[in-house]
Amino acid sequence: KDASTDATTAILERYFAEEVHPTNCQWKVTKRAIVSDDVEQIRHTVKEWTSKVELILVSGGTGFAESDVTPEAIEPLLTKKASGLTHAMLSSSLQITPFGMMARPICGVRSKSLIITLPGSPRGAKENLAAIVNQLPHACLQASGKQTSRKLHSVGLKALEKEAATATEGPTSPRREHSHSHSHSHGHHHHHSHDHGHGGHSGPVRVKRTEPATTSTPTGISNKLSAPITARARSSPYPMLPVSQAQSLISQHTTRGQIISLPVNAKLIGHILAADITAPEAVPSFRASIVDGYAVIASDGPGTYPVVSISHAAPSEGLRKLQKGQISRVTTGAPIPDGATAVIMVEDTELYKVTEDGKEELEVKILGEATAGQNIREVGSDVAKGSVILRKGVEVTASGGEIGVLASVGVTQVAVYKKPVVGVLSTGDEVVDFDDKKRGPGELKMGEIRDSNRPALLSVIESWGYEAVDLGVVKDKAGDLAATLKALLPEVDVLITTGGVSMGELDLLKPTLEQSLHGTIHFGRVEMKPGKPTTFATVPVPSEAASGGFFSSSKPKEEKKVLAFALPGNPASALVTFHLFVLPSLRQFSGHAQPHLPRIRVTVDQDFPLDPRPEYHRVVIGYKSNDPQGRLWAVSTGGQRSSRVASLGGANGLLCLPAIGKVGDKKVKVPRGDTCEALVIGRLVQLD
Ligand SMILES: Nc1nc2c(c(=O)[nH]1)N[C@H]1C(S)=C(S)[C@@H](COP(=O)(O)OP(=O)(O)OC[C@H]3O[C@@H](n4cnc5c(N)ncnc54)[C@H](O)[C@@H]3O)O[C@H]1N2
Ligand code: MOO
Ligand SMILES: [Mg+2]
Repeated sequence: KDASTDATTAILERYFAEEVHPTNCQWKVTKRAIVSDDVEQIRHTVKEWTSKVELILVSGGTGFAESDVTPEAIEPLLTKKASGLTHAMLSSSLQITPFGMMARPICGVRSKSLIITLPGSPRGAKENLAAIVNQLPHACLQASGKQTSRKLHSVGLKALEKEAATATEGPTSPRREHSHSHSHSHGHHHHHSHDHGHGGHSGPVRVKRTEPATTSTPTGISNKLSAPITARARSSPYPMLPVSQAQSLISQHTTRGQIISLPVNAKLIGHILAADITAPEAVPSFRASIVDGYAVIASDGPGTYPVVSISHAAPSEGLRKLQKGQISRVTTGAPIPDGATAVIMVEDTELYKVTEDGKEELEVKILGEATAGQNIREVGSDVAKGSVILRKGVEVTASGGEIGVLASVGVTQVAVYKKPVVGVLSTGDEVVDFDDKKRGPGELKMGEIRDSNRPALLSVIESWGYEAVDLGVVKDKAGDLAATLKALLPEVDVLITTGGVSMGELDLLKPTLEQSLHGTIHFGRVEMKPGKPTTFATVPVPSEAASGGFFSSSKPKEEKKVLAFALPGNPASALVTFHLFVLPSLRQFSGHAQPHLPRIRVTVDQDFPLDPRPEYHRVVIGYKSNDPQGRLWAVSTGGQRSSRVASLGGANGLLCLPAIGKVGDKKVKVPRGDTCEALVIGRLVQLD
């Protein structure tokens, strides 16, 4: 009816008048009008303004009601339709509310003006405008025909000209724009060029990012650490990647550790050999007996023979050569005299004659035939000298086999890939040490929780054979977090933090990694349950070799890239994402050719309902003695809520449940008896 009840115009005006506008443009509002829901009135006003202003915004009348006629009024006036702008507004609305479906915006060019219709509600109008505002300078330049002349006289477009001339993307452009490409890095100093690729103009506008990345949208939304809560994004700007894509990004950024030489001992277990290893000597290095018995000349055959020598498994000076018709008593592993061609087990002989004192054998009866070579380990028959005993890429396992073979040929030192050093940091004002002396059982203050993530992660990391460094707990305070990380990062190759990665105002990990540490976030959300906000970044850090040291200033500064995994704070989420993302990276770093955990097919022992997100359901996998088919079965560990760390108690597998069936495929559960894939995270068990 009149300006006093019109909230939308005021909001839009204020929006354009904001001091630091994301488009870096000074917009000037020169005309305002309120007209009724009347096709003719709307057309009349728009026609009158055409060519006099660069941009015409029409709010209201875009719904389904009988009186909603704005699109019908505008459409015939347009010489060019701008369906791209319409699309951007609709898709942005739909991310906020399904009511977005009920808007019918229309945009386009008439003469030299760009015309945009917006919803009538102040909030809807502002959100829709926010979705396209960054493109408006460029769009208006083209529509007004001023783009190629580069001579802009209109006061309102002065800044646009500047923008087009410097062709610099402001620090505040929305990250969402880039979300189609995950490999785009938004790190500090990263120059990012981006073709707008609009048809019909002389050359693509080059857009470069020269400022540290911040996530912001035209409504003043900002992820800047200094920004107030009112400026936070209300939906995550990070695209939700499928697990496989997240894993492959991690793999791309994980480099193998350097080659180091290590002594052969228990600490070698879990390392991957960086070179073939050849045997410097033969095993056995002498002809040795396999049994306790008598060395014979096989061709002598059964009969009674004098025992002319004795050979024990002990260092010896060398035995007299065995002559035809003689035998020698030998023990298992003892050297065999020259001339002997077989060993007969003591069980296949009889004592025939003894010495006078009755303490020694003189003659022994050989009962059976012997074949040449019987019960003799020839020189080098286990390991030939110079042969390859272990190949590059082989893991020194906890079975002991590799350590044994290395030791057997006297190898004392081997070349392996360095394993990563992994730091674990908990974040959160509410987090206290689980064994805090001041907080006995039942003595937690309201809001406090015991840190379960750190001890759990430190233990699982060590159990997989990696060096884990306890980095403690840090408060949800931007400065504290940044300072702590800066101080600790040089000590580690891989950083794991838990907490502070989702949408809360104290979820500081993402902005801290980017803005304070100049890291590059490769992904910030994954389509999975649990673990949705899992974040992976690489952070440049002066390497230990380069930092410190008296002469270091004269050397060129070396840099290493720390792999930073910011895992969700929820305990089950943290542990599941550790197994899915961190562990494969640690294994790849260590030189494993197959860094991922084994995937096997299991039969489910109960119905497993499906979730909208692909789910990693914690299960116990094992055999049942009464199953004639010998299948592997999966049994749930119970409640799967992300906060329930007990869901990992006893779990040796993660059942990989697909997302709930979409249209067409209405699958809502994996029924008992069906098979499903599972990741093996522990040892298989007997279920009954
Ligand atoms: N508005 C939204 N809220 C949340 C979303 C979302 O998408 N939109 N995602 C939810 C999901 S999914 C998860 S997972 C969590 C992730 O939370 P954060 O990583 O930000 O972690 P915090 O908020 O710091 O803590 C979450 C939870 O975990 C407890 N916690 C934290 N650290 C520890 C620790 N060391 N030991 C044990 N427990 C810990 C903490 O007290 C909280 O209860 O966000 C959802 N929210
Ligand atoms: O993804 Mo969150 O990890 O479900 O709880
Ligand atoms: Mg949070």
